[in-house]
Amino acid sequence: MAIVSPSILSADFGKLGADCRMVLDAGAQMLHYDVMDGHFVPNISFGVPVLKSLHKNLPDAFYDVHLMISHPLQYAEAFIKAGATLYNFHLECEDDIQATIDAVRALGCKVGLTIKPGTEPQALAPYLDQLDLVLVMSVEPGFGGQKFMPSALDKLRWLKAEREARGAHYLLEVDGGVDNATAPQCVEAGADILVAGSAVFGAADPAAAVQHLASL
Ligand SMILES: O=C(CO)[C@H](O)[C@H](O)COP(=O)(O)O
Ligand SMILES: [Fe+2]
Repeated sequence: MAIVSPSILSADFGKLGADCRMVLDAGAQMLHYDVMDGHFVPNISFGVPVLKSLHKNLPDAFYDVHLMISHPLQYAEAFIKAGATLYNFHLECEDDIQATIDAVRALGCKVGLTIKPGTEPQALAPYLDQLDLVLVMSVEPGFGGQKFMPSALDKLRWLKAEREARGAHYLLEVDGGVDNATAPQCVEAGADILVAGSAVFGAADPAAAVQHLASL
């Protein structure tokens, strides 16, 4: 069984609370919250106030916050106070990675690191023992609805083998172009968590889409 983290970037922002409740009721164990700053990626999404508002209405949800921003250290406290359950930032950001991990931990939050398609998973080695989650991007970050890049699969395999070799505990998440065709390959390669935006919110029956992905 896979954990499903629907990317609410593809939800209807006019009824965001209702869309979140629907996928949670369907069995999604997390909400994937994509933060984009228009600098780290060429797009702007939503930030702290929207998370705060969602958390107020759905306080028990797990907020899987994916920070596609250049300066995650600067915003850690604000997002964590707003309700982030997991602070998931990029290895390619401009801040000191260890200092950011330490700050997130000191704020009592789970911590994850994400790699873009051009980054090898071996670059995560200094941090793997400290992480709750590693996210492998299977598209260039910035936009939903892109095509899955199969190069993510070997990264998942390596990270799974490395977790076993180290006795580490991080969960493996994959994000970008995950749908009914690509999700089984991701699970086979070692993904514990499937992020899916358009495959869930673009489906005729989003609840059924969550249930199908969760059954893999
Ligand atoms: O981080 C992201 C984009 O940068 C999104 O989480 C991701 O693209 C999800 O959308 P889809 O499932 O439609 O590909
Ligand atoms: Fe994401």
